[in-house]
Amino acid sequence: MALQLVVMGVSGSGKSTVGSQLGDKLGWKFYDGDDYHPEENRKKMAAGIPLNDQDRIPWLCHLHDILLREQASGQNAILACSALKKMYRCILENRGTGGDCGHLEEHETPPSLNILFVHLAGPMSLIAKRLEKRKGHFMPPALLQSQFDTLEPPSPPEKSITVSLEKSASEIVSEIEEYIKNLNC
Ligand SMILES: Nc1ncnc2c1ncn2[C@@H]1O[C@H](COP(=O)(O)OP(=O)(O)OP(=O)(O)O)[C@@H](O)[C@H]1O
Ligand SMILES: O=C(O)[C@H](O)[C@@H](O)[C@H](O)[C@H](O)CO
Repeated sequence: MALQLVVMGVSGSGKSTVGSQLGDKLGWKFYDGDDYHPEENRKKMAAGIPLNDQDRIPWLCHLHDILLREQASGQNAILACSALKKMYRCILENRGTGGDCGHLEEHETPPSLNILFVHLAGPMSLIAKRLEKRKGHFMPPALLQSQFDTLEPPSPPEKSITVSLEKSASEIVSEIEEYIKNLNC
């Protein structure tokens, strides 16, 4: 069965860097969740206002649809997405479950995806340093605290692994690659 890999974590944890490198290495399609935020969400973040559930739910539903399309056509894919709360990961996995996407009838069973969440985790101080250096991104470093406040790290029965963001991006990519290889054994 195709695998949908969601690289998750707070802003600046390295999701885009790791996700795109992994995509290049594995030859899997890479989607950056940031590219799918509506303009209002971008403006809000750029103004230093954290997103709330209402802002994120339609965005997560859209990302679910992208992964479902990949899954349905038997393609492995990678998505970089903050996916900070358990409820958000539920939406990514089963559109409508745990959040109100408004598209499923009550009697319908939501289609589920074969998702593995890869949580890039590490100290706020290191991420803050990386964000201070990052140029040309709409997300202000000042929002990092709210990202940590919102974060609910994944835990069983969620299918997830946690990788330290203190390693280099190429080490992280290799570690994920190794994990996936063993899944297929
Ligand atoms: N493992 C790493 N080691 C050193 N620097 C890194 C590492 N991963 C990412 N970076 C750098 O840290 C910054 C943040 O990384 P990146 O933009 O990939 O994070 P992100 O989680 O996608 O952030 P956002 O959610 O805000 O888009 C970038 O400048 C990137 O070059
Ligand atoms: O859920 C969120 O608050 C958002 O997804 C943010 O994490 C940003 O998209 C991203 O990280 C911007 O840099």
